[in-house]
Amino acid sequence: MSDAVASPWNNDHSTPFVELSRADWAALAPTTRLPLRETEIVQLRGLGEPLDLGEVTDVYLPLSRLLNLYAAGARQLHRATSDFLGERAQRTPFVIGVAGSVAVGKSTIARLLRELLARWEDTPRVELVTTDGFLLPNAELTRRGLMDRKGFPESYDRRALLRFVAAVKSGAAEVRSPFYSHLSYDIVPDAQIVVRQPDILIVEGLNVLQPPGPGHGLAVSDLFDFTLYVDARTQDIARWYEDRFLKLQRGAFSNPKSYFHRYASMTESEARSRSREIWTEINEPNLVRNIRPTRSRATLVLRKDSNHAVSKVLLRKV
Ligand SMILES: Nc1ncnc2c1ncn2[C@@H]1O[C@H](COP(=O)(O)OP(=O)(O)O)[C@@H](O)[C@H]1O
Ligand SMILES: CC(C)(COP(=O)(O)O)[C@@H](O)C(=O)NCCC(=O)O
Repeated sequence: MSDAVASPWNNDHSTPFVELSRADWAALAPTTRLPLRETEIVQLRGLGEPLDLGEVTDVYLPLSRLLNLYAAGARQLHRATSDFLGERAQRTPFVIGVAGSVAVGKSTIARLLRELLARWEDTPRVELVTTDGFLLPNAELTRRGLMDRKGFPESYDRRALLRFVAAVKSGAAEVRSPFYSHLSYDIVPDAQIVVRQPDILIVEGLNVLQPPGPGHGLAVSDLFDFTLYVDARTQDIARWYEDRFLKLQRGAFSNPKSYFHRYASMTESEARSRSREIWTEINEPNLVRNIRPTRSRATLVLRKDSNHAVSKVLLRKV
């Protein structure tokens, strides 16, 4: 992989991953039937994402099969551990983390996995939460001088996120997550997402693979059963970010309630240069300093090409 990150694996030519080409990966689940129609796939696509039937069949269907196997394995292990302890096994959700840069397409992948996994008969209830709900409100970010660090690890209430996932994982009947609005660019004070004892919980966000900070016993990444890192070349992600910003400028930003409404009247070249500023000042440094260094902690890495198609899959073998 390019955009290399220092890790113990880079120095001795060994790697914790087995690397599969797209074709080899696609051949791994040949008998799994695609449970989604093209129209359903179109509805799951994020802005500017060219997801199609071929991509879902080749890449995401085998992935949903693998996740289904891991979830069944985790249930068995949980039962065996409960037997060992002489306890009655209580079913706990299988928790999946989805990490990667801003604009890499995590949300589309997380939404698609939710649909695919819910169609396996042993895991019909799949919930999805995004970590933006755990961003500190803008007033607090401003107080801490972090408004231009939104998305950096320190811009989140990490303890609240950890408590939320721990509560879902321990089987609590109902757990609530705060809600972040891209329209107002802030936490919505009275809105919440309610999670009720799912079979699978998907937690999607930039920083879900971060290790615990100094003096912290546990990070949310310690609670995941499986983690996915969505990877692509920095220059490709930068272009996707800019193209999406242009689409948003012509669409969502024209809403007077949008935090970015002031950008709606910009010319195309002004909008491009503003989006490049946001990318180079906030999102790229966050990718390079905080997000990409967590890639080697993932169970599985999806490597996207410049057209968003996955070209390689890396699966952790140790
Ligand atoms: N300013 C914005 N206004 C409205 N929607 C946005 C804005 N920025 C991002 N989004 C949407 O929020 C979701 C998450 O985006 P992002 O954090 O960049 O992750 P990713 O592109 O990896 O899914 C995407 O569906 C994206 O289209
Ligand atoms: C809301 C986000 C921090 C992503 O949050 P996540 O759900 O990944 O935790 C990101 O989409 C964002 O808005 N970043 C701020 C810089 C920008 O406007 O691009």
